[in-house]
Amino acid sequence: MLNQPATKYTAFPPIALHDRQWPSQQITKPPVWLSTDLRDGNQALFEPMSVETKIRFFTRLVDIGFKEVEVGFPSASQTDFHFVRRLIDEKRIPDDVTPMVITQAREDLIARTVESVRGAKRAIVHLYNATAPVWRKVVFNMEVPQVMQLIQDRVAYLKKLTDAAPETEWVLQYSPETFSATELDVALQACNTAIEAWNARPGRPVIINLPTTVENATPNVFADQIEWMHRHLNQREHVVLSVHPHNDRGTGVAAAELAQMAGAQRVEGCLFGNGERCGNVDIVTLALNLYTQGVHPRLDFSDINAVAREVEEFTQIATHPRHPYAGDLVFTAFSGSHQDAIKKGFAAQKADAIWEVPYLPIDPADLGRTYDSVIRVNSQSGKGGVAYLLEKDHGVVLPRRMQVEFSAVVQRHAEAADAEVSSEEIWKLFKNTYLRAEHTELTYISHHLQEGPNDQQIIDLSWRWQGDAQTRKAAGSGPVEAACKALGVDMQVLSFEERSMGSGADALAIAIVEGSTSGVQGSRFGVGIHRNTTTASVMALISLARRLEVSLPEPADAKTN
Ligand SMILES: CC(=O)SCCNC(=O)CCNC(=O)[C@H](O)C(C)(C)COP(=O)(O)OP(=O)(O)OC[C@H]1O[C@@H](n2cnc3c(N)ncnc32)[C@H](O)[C@@H]1OP(=O)(O)O
Ligand SMILES: CC(C)C(=O)C(=O)O
Repeated sequence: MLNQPATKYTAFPPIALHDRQWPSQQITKPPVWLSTDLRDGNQALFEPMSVETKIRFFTRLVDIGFKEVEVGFPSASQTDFHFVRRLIDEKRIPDDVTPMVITQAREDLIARTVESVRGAKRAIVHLYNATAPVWRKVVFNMEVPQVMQLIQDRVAYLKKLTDAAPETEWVLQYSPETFSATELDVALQACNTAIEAWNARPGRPVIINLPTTVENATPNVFADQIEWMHRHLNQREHVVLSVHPHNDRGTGVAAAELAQMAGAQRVEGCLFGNGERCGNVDIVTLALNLYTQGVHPRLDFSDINAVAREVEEFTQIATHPRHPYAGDLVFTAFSGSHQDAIKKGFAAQKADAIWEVPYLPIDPADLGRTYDSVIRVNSQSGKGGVAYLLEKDHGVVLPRRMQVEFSAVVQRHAEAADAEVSSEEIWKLFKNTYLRAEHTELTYISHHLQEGPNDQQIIDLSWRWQGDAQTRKAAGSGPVEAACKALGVDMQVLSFEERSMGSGADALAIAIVEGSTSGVQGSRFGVGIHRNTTTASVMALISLARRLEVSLPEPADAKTN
């Protein structure tokens, strides 16, 4: 890195638009979307797409809802020419979808481009030339008047060719390539030259497409440039004002959004931000940003995973796991406080109310994603995530203090494993902690319960401890108290709850009992799961005694089997 970048780089100057209106505008409707996945996206791939792949991609774009698709650069490659012809000859373009073909402003290339879409119901021909000072000087060796002459001549040539083929409804798209780096008066002159040469008028609209070919300033500068053009363009009512942002500074989405606030009616981009260098603007993100503001984008991403997998197959480029809306990890929360808030948010969210689940800007279900992936557990996670997974996957609702106790078990495991803990592993840990015992430990064998005098319950309880089976009889006001007395341990039951796990004939009961004993700080929990509710509660008591590591009295006065 240079210590003095100012000796090598210079800031793009601000635009003198002091009465700018865009900062207080809101986007209230979707723009016209144009997908350039098959052109700008395709030209940025290691391996350009085959005709068959392009056909599949085109079909997917139409299914998503694009009404305008840039299908290629037919004068540049036989593959593109052949693909465009197949779309038309095989009648693969629905009536409400318009193909667009791009060409440099050169006569031979324009003629070939028009040829490629001959016979289409409607077609946009996209003509471009770079207008920024460096390109004028270094690439074209042209002064401004010569650049204007080039536009005038080539648009007129295109008009002549298309006028001769009236069976197609022709639309001109003119792009001053490198617009964002071009002096505004030069860019305006270029666009107005194209508008006049095309003879834009009612029924003969023109698309003026303003790119950040290379992003060169903060997005507010681009918004100023767009608002200035929006105010100054000739025949504005017959012009569809379009933008084509790239993402060199990582602000392509912001540039496209601010540009719409500044007057842009149409946006060109690629799915998941594919495209030259750092990509074209990401249309998925733009569309779903709109959706989360309550504006339907008129693009269907209700199965975002399917779209992502297919685009990965077409482009051979993986979607980043943190990609907005589509990344594998964007609906996961590892950190405890986030999990806690999400869990509470899901519980509080009413089906027909405005979405307000903390940390989740969109309902994953709206993208065809399930809640399964929302919460994942690692050593940064707290009780909320563990409790959520146990409840969702196993129907086990932990009392709050038990969430704290059990999440410490999971955290120890996560730290030791130095990895994420799956829901399956959490369940295994739960069973190991509360339900399973080593053969030397205290385990439940059976019980028999009968009514005693004064509403008492008399239990005959059998257990195994240190390998020996024992049975003892005792009475209590309920099975839990009777079982506690039968065990003859120093243990106080502090709370008890029982619920069903699942429903129908196969439903199990889960009993959770909290208790304490002298010498052990605080309380611990025991769990019993059984088809019979009383058996579950007695098993929970034995689980608690095991967890408290209470000493059982010598088997002297127990009936030993
Ligand atoms: C910003 C963008 O992404 S725009 C799209 C960019 N995509 C591509 O360029 C890929 C497709 N292009 C190609 O494959 C080739 O450029 C072709 C087939 C179209 C043309 O190839 P060639 O005839 O060999 O020309 P080449 O690519 O070298 O173009 C350079 C010439 O075109 C001129 N030129 C470049 N762009 C334009 C333009 N938009 N309008 C007019 N002339 C142009 C240059 O000044 C140069 O002229 P010169 O040879 O007199 O100096
Ligand atoms: C031709 C134009 C619109 C382009 O692709 C760009 O500037 O990135």
